[in-house]
Amino acid sequence: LATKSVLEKYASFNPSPLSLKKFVEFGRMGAMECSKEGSSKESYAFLQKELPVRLANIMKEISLLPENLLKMSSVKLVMSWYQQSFKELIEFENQDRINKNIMENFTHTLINIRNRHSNVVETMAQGVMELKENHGIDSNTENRIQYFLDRFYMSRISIRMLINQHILLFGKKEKNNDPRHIGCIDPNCNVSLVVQDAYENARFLCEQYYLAAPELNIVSKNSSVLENESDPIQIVYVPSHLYHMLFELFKNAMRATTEHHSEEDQIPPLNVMIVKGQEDLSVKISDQGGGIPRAKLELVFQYMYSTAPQPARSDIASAPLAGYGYGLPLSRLYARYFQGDIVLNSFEGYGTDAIIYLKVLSNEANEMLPVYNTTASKVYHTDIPVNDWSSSWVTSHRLQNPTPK
Ligand SMILES: N#Cc1c[nH]c2ncccc12
Repeated sequence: LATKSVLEKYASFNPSPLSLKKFVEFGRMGAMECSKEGSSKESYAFLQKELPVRLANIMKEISLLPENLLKMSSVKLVMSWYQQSFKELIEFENQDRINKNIMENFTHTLINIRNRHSNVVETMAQGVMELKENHGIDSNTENRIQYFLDRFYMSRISIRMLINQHILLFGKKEKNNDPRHIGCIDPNCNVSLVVQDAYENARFLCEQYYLAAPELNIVSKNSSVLENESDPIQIVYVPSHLYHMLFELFKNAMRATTEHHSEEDQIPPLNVMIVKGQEDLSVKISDQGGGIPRAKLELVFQYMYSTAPQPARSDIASAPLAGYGYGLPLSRLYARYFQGDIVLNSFEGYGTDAIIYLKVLSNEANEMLPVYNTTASKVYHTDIPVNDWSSSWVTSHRLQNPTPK
């Protein structure tokens, strides 16, 4: 009962978003011997409150899930991980005299929490699958689950970012750490190099399965007024996030291209364009994979659509590029986490442009964090309008009950 009231207390605070600029400035202080101890204590003081606040906010939302989903054993297991982690973190409450021992304990606790939650995505997907197999799901439930999972996984991305930064900056030094990086952030992330790395790895999988893979053409245009047109395009970003997005988009583009041209000797290349403007850094991957109809485009971002029941999964799970899984919705969350986005523009019958948008200015790259409040809670208690186009527009000649004017 005590933990419950503490949960209410922390859930009553809004999460505090940090910008990439703030992460870098703070990390640079932590990297200097003269200010390392002060920074580690400042990081501890911030996280000791911010992590329970972010956990409590999302735990309150989990409890609002459709009760059939809450009954799934996998969802109960995930909830138990969150409760245990919350309990461990509030042990540090009111530890006023911060000493070396408390700091080491805290870092160990963060490592334990990171490990405990390593399989949350797969376990939640298992819960969604169990629900699909045991209960019918109406479109309202599906919309609620989509709304929740976007917020739940965004919250998880943000909590893991905070934990990783503290462990990398103040935990035991790892060997293969790039000294120029600030924790998991590269202040000069060379976008073209990450594009090539993601392409090579996706190509390896594609050739293994399809015995062929499209070539890659890259065009770069640096339009930043602060730089020369020929300067390499760099950005303050988390390379692992950018890699995750690109790897996913390349896998889908390669699968579409090789399957659409399976009868031909030559398969058309993937054309990548990287443009740095004043506000946006855009990476477009254009393929000639036949495209996807507009009516189906939103489906590839739907968790429910991507959660095929287990038996159907086995025959395609062997295909490394199989299905869409959660890769696209999660990739879009990584892009949106620091105010970017992922957009798919498809030309059915020809191919698809997949575009990653990122913020050029690190002070504009603020964390996008879900906040548990009455607005959020209302979504779980009212039927979400699927979209108002269907209810207030006549789009077909089907006989419809005349709507009163
Ligand atoms: N992401 C992505 C995609 C990139 N090309 C595609 N073609 C059909 C369906 C999805 C995709």
